Amino acid sequence: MQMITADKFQQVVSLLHPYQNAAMAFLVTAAVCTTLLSYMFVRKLVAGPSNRGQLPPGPRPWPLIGSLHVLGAMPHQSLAKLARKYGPLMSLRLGSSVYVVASTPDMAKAFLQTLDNTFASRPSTAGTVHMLFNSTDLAFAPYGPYWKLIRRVCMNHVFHPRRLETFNPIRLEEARDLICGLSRFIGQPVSVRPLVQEAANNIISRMTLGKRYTDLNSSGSTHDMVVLIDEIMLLLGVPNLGDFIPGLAWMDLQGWEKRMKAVKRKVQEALGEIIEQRREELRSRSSPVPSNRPEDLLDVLILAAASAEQNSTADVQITDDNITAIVLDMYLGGTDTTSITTEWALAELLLNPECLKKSQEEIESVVRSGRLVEDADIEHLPYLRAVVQETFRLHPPAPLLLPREAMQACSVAGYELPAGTRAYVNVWAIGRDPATWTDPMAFRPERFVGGDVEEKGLHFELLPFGAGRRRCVGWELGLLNVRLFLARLLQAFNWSPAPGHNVDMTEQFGLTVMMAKSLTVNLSPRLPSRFYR
Ligand code: HEM
Repeated sequence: MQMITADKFQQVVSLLHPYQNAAMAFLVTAAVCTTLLSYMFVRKLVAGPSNRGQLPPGPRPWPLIGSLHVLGAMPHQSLAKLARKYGPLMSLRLGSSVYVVASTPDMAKAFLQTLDNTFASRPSTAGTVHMLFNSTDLAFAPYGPYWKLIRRVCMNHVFHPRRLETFNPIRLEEARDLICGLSRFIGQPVSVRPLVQEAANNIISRMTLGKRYTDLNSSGSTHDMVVLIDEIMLLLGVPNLGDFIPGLAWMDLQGWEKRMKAVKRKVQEALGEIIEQRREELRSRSSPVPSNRPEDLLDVLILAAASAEQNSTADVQITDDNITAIVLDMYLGGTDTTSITTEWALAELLLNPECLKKSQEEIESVVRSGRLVEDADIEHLPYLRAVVQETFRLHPPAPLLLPREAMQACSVAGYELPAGTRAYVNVWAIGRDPATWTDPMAFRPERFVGGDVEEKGLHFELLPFGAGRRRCVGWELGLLNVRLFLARLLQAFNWSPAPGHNVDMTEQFGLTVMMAKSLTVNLSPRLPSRFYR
């Protein structure tokens, strides 16, 4: 289509002047101007932002929705496919926001290491505003003094390896209960996910609120916390149109925002009661350390809030709503990620019986019968650690990490990115890239044995926990739990797919990517009966 230049526009307008009737000339001029402006507006929408020449290549956006339609039901897979066409760094407009997607280790490094400072913030959505109290949790808080304070408090008082040790008895107990729970299904088909999920939920819940997940309602609250957390997980994963096209947000066409506001009110009441009870308990306690359980995240946050309140020079305060948001984060970030990874690992081992046999033989050779695997054994189980790494490579629970947002304009690989650009790192695509991995679609834990690639965020070809300053705060805990669950499950049972239940590796996209069909297996015992009581 030919561009209409300002000169041509002047010519058209001057042609109108011979009209003697000024009113007529005015009307015609107005009509032409309107048509031209509409044309320019539509053209701009079709062509994308004006600095498009400087953005990385990417699909041509449609008016209004941009490239939302290309994402489909599996955005990480669609983006991996697009990267094959547009390259390791591509840009696309989703609604009215510009996104860039990094799909190779080098590009991941550019965003998570070289530009870590610039891309240290997160975009907010209706979900984070409504349900995480104006994004005042840890995961979605914008970069700044509030995020720094909360991250430091959580790191030093909960996730530091020395603090994590205080929760070891809880973790070992829940991992033992998992084995006992599954043993009740020996001889009949059992779906693994609910039991692994329960164990992961219980650990996080005891570390956060000092109570098992299933006992959360025992405080007599009118709201069922388990139902509320499930609802929040669902609503944080839905594609809400208003997030992509803010002009339409007020209409709440899908009705999601109404549900978000409703769940926020309930969670505020339910957790508000729990926080108040705990504050009372802390006031009446003679020692700051509880006698019957380790100090949990709620203790830590209430004490941090009190100390900020007492400090008249503190520039950040922590309210009960903030505590609620941070507590929710632990359930959202720490539970499904662990159970999903454990389930994918078991599924891969069932499809690769020689790897299953090798893992079990390794455990047997290190942990003689007479006790269950402990954390300290893991360092002597290189093959088991490699199985977990290989699972993360093929099935990262958060395949696009969490989105980052540029706090100022910057340039990457010769392209100019404006402030506010959002970045995804497609770790799912990186894990399956034939340029990085030999035979990438094969499940081969051996590729990691004796190698130096780790999943901690220092090697950009394997980034299940992200990297840089927004790296997962619970990565060590997540890793400890997945390894312990998997090691004990392999030690305790012989595994086979239940008749009529194929191992189906189809993915289901949401806040995390899990198996679309839960793994259903037959189990037989490998240990003396006392381990199942
Ligand atoms: C297998 C286990 C886990 C996986 C795969 C995982 C994965 C991730 C990923 C990919 C991110 C985003 C990192 C980035 O943007 O670079 C993240 C952030 C986060 N995760 Fe995890 N996670 C796991 C376990 C946990 C646990 C156990 C907790 C807490 C109990 C947790 C809490 C968080 C929080 C709070 C953030 C936000 C950090 C921030 O923005 O400062 N995660 N996680």
